[in-house]
Formats: sequence, structure tokens, C-alpha cells
Amino acid sequence: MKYISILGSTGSIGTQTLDVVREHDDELKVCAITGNNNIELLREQIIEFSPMLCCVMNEEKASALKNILPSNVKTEIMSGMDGLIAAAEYEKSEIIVTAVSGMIGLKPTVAAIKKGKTIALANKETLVTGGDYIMNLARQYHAPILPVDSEHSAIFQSLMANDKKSINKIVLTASGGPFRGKNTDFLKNVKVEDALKHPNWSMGKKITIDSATLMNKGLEVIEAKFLFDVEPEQIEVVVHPQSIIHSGVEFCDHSTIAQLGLPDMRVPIQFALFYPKRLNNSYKSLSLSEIGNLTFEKPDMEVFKCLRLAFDSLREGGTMPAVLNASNEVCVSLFLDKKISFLEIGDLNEKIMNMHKKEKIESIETILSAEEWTKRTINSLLKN
Ligand SMILES: NC(=O)C1=CN([C@@H]2O[C@H](COP(=O)(O)OP(=O)(O)OC[C@H]3O[C@@H](n4cnc5c(N)ncnc54)[C@H](OP(=O)(O)O)[C@@H]3O)[C@@H](O)[C@H]2O)C=CC1
Ligand SMILES: CC(=O)[C@@H](O)[C@H](O)COP(=O)(O)O
Ligand SMILES: [Mn+2]
Repeated sequence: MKYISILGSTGSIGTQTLDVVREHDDELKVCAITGNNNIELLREQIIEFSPMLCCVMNEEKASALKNILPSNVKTEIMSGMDGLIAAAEYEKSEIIVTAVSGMIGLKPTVAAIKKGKTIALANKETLVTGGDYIMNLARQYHAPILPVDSEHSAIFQSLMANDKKSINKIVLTASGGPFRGKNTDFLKNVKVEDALKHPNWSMGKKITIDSATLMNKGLEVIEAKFLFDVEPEQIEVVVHPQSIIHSGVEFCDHSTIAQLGLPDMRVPIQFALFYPKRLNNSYKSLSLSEIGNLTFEKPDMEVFKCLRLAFDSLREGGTMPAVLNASNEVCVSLFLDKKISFLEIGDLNEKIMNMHKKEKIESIETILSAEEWTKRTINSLLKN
């Protein structure tokens, strides 16, 4: 039996992780789950999976959850960051699935690493903001980091039985999002509803908007740099609209190994939970002849400037990727609230990066204060 905690069990990755648990209920036991607002779903999950601990980030919702639970439920209910960290550190849990969205995932992930847990990393913002600091911490505490993000799982799998030192380049695939091939004139007027229509994946709102701006690919470039210890110049982003080749690696002998599959996050989630074992499941098989065509294009980094900004932030280093990420989190939330336009996401991110004086990351506090600076600066920019 493997014991797991799921941070963000009510989200897209969280619910698909629970699907994987249903598929392998004789091998996986859920010890702790967490959510923010969706207490109706947390109630159902508690009744179905009987975790020992459930954290509801939102304090009022935590009290409300207690009131709607059947009286025989023994699950301890906590709230706030203390609760999130308790779920991440839960003694019996060996694997922590980090499936909360945004920088809020940083502190609990650090807590889990310091307890030497295995991290099934979906929350890309942790590595984007923490970079080498997180990777060094994971080495220091012998906490394996197993990627869940489909591209990084594909790269990880392509590297199995190969020497990391012989990587020529990483080929990171991107669907291109709902606005692939569009120009700036078109993008001026796009609506939130259009941006939320991802062609291949059903995901949370934040990452879906990031896919539309190509910021998701930018965040994944940064994530790949730190996970696989390569230079930014060794990462080639290729637009592949079918999302069948999830990414790959070209080695020094010019042989490329890639991982393919239908777009189904349960596959990389299962892989991370059972690594290095591969288990049977009931998911759909890939038929290349049914798919017919796999196509590839270069990304347009002028129109989709967020991808260019991600490469720029990596070359700058230090707190710059954290600042880009924090700025993007604020901008996406403003866009979802219809307070800024689609193109303003990239424009504001660029402005913030130009205003930031990077610092070396010495501790988690450096990252959090860069986040604070970013939020303050965006607020004052918007007021003026
Ligand atoms: N979805 C996907 O296919 C993929 C996602 N990822 C990454 O995985 C992470 C999760 O994405 P996804 O599942 O799509 O996101 P969702 O928005 O679907 O889910 C987010 C989860 O985090 C919880 N949450 C939101 N805000 C807070 C907060 N402030 N404090 C504590 N918990 C919070 C939500 O709780 P509640 O629902 O109760 O409000 C929910 O459980 C992201 O970092 C994303 O980039 C990576 C690859 C693929
Ligand atoms: C499923 C997954 O891993 C997402 O990060 C996905 O990659 C988003 O698709 P884009 O390639 O459009 O960003
Ligand atoms: Mn991805």
C-alpha cells in the first residue's frame, strides 16, 4: 500500500489523481486532502476515501464543511496554511501530490521536501519560483521530485536508461492553445470565454489561460531548466497541435526519444505514483493510424510574448522567474475578472520584469518578498 496526500484534491489534477486511486484502490490509500472553496466536493471525497486529514484553506468554508459532514466521519478538519502544511507533512504519507494552483504551493512543497517525502510535482509554480533553491533542498533532504506535468513526465521517461550528460536538447511540445496562428490584431478583442476553450485538455482556469498566452509553455521551459539541469538554449519549444507527442529529448548522437499518448493526465499521474513500475489500467489506447497526422510548427514569440519573457527571465536568473510568475498570476486573475485585456497580460508582465532588480535566491523569504514587491508594483501601476 502507498500512502499519499493530495494538495488540491478538488481541482483538475486532484480529481484525476483520485481517479487513479479508484483504478488502483488496492495499492493506494489517501491520507490527506486539501481544497480551498469547493466544500461540497470535499465532503464527497471524505465520504468516499476516508482520509485522516482534510484542510480547507478558506477558514469560513472549513467551519461550513464541519457542519455538512455526517456525524460518524472521523476525518480531522483543518484550515489555512497550517492545515496545508500539515497535509504536506502528514507522517504516514510517502508521496505528496502537489496539485494546488499558483505560488501558494511553494510553502507546503518545501515543508514536504524537508520531511523527505516523494513529491509528485504538478504545481509548476514551485520550481518556476524556487528553481535551484528547491532542487538543492530536495537533494539535501533526499526527497525525490517526480514530474506530473505531461511534458516533464515525457522528458523524464525519455531520459530513463540514458545519461543526462548526453542531452543535446529538450524538445518541449506545445499545443499552441486556442489562438494558435492568430495575430495581435485578432488577440486585441478576444474574450475570457474564448481563451478558456483549450483545444485538447480540460484543466483549471489559470493554466488554461496560460496555455492561451503560451505563458504555460514559458513556465514549463523554466520548470524543465531546473528539473533537468539544462541551459535555456538547450530547450526547443515546438508547437504540436495534436498533443500526442508530449515531449522528448535529443541525445548527443542525434537520436531523439519521445513519449507519446492520448492527452490524458491520469497517465503521467499514475506514472509518478508508481514510479518506476508501470501498471495496467483501463484507459484508452493510442491509435496513430486513427489520428492520421502529427504536425509541427515554430512558436510565434513576438505575438505570444509571454514565452519570450520566460526565456528572458531564465537568462536573467535570480528572482526574475519568480517575479514573472507572480506578475502573471495577478494578470491572469485580472483578465479572468475582465479588468484587463488578453494582450495586457503580456504587456504588464514585460513592464514588471523591466522594473525588477533581480536578487539571488537565498531562502524561501527572498521568493516571497519578490512576490510581495510584484503585487505592490502592479497595484500601483494599475492605480496610475
Ligand atoms: N490541469 C492539468 O491538466 C495540469 C495542471 N498542472 C498544474 O497543476 C496545478 C493545478 O492545476 P489544476 O488542477 O488545473 O488547477 P485547478 O484550478 O483545477 O485546481 C486547483 C486546486 O487548488 C485549490 N486552490 C486554489 N487556490 C488555492 C489557495 N489559495 N489555497 C489553497 N488551495 C487552493 C483548489 O481548491 P478549490 O477547488 O476547493 O477552490 C483546487 O483544489 C497548477 O500548478 C497547474 O499548472 C500541470 C499540468 C497539467
Ligand atoms: C496537460 C498539461 O501538461 C498542460 O500543461 C498542457 O501542456 C497544456 O497545453 P499547452 O501545450 O497548450 O500549454
Ligand atoms: Mn504541461
